[in-house]
Amino acid sequence: MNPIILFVLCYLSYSPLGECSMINDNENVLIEAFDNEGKKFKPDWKDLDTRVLPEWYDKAKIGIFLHWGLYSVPGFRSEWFWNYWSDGNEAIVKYMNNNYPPGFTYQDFAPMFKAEFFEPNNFAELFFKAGAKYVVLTSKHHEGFTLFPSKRSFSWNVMDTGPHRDLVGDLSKAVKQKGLMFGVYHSLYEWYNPIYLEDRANNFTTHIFSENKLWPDLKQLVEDYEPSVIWADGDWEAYDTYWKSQEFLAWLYNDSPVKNEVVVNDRWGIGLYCKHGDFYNCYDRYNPGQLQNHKWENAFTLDLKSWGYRKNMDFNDVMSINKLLEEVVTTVSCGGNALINVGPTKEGTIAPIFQERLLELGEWLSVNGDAIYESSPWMSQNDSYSGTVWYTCKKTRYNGIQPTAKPRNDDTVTDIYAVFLEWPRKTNHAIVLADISNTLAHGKWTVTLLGNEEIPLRWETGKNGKTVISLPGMETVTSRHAWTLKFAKHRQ
Ligand SMILES: C[C@@H]1O[C@@H](Oc2ccc([N+](=O)[O-])cc2)[C@@H](O)[C@H](O)[C@@H]1O
Repeated sequence: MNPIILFVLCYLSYSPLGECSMINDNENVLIEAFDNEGKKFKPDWKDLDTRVLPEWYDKAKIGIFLHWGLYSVPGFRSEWFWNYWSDGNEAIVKYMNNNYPPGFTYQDFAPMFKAEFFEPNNFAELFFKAGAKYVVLTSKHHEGFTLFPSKRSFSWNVMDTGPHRDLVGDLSKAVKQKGLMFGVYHSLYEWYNPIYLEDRANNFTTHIFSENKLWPDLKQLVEDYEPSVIWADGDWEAYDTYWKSQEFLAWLYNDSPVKNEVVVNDRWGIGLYCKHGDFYNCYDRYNPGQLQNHKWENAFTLDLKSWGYRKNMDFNDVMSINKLLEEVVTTVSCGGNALINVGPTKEGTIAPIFQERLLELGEWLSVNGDAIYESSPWMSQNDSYSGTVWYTCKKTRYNGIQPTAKPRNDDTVTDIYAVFLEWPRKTNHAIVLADISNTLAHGKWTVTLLGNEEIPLRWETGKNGKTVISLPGMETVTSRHAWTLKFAKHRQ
């Protein structure tokens, strides 16, 4: 298209439609809308899907997920405790018989959930030090107990019983004060809510629960705490038409106080996973290992066996720092965010082993963060020669429309990062890469290790098309796990 016509279009569309710009990129003039200002979304997926992803979310890359609720009191098996118990799960029945008085019900756990040591500022400080940019707390899990004073969850919320304290409110304040974004997980269904069960018995032809409980609760959450993430779950028994998901999202995107920055996942009814939503979770612990064409998030938990706190968690059940870094690096290379879960205790503390993992991650990010935050996927995601080397890059212009897209060509890339998860001991302090060779052949490049940028590394591309980069001694480098090569292009 003629650049002059494009310029006029761009100029005309400037104000109400948000930022608009032209970039000249190898003769291709491009117009990009960077926000949703002035847009009104209809309550149907086709229109909702046109929403531009708020940039903060793609840039953030690292979030913390918290599963906290009454299941933290028995701290056994998982956050599905009540459901498994109701189904007669042997281990749980035995645990209850051995440790609680006869006739004890799940409801009796509520007053035991005291959160007496909960210091929201300490939580926020820990997550900040871990290098997280957002925090997602369970405002309500499938048990229905709310961590905020829901006006429709009489005596089944943190204000009326247990801690007698608004946990969502207190944590959201602390997290925001630390400069992190705050989000809420919310289970659409409640296992044993009688009005939900009534709708279900009516084959979801009635909407008593979704209209009188779910919707008003979600609105209360949005209005009172202004969350930047709504992480829906527990949607799988009914279609979006029952939950009124499209109506809710249209309200959220058009009229709510968080319409500009809020992002939601893809769990809004049967059959929608990986199809609709600002970002996709697909299934739990989703990590496809290849580039995706839509923003996505890898939600996983440091306790490999449960999202909620478990008193009998074993050392071997905890994800190692190397595995954690592998999850983070592989996810970000493929355009995803990592949402790392821990389950706080009923006392309101986080197990020291989780704290240690998170702090180790933070330490790693303080050295290697340039390869992660605000990065984009590069041409290759992992090197075709060294499979455990994962790439990211920084682009000249941050692409707000399709953040998971590859750069159009190498000219739009400033820095390339190659994170290697294993130190190449065998090759005597040299790492061999294939996919970077072509790029290095054009222009001038400096290669360094993040954390040791004062030492430019020698590199050479052989006739076989492989680039060999000489590394300093492993003992002399700053990073202790997973090392990042930075390829910086010299500006002309
Ligand atoms: C984050 C987790 O989300 C759900 O579990 C799921 C939901 C969806 C899938 N899935 O689509 O594969 C798997 C587990 C919850 O049931 C679970 O307790 C936890 O909160």
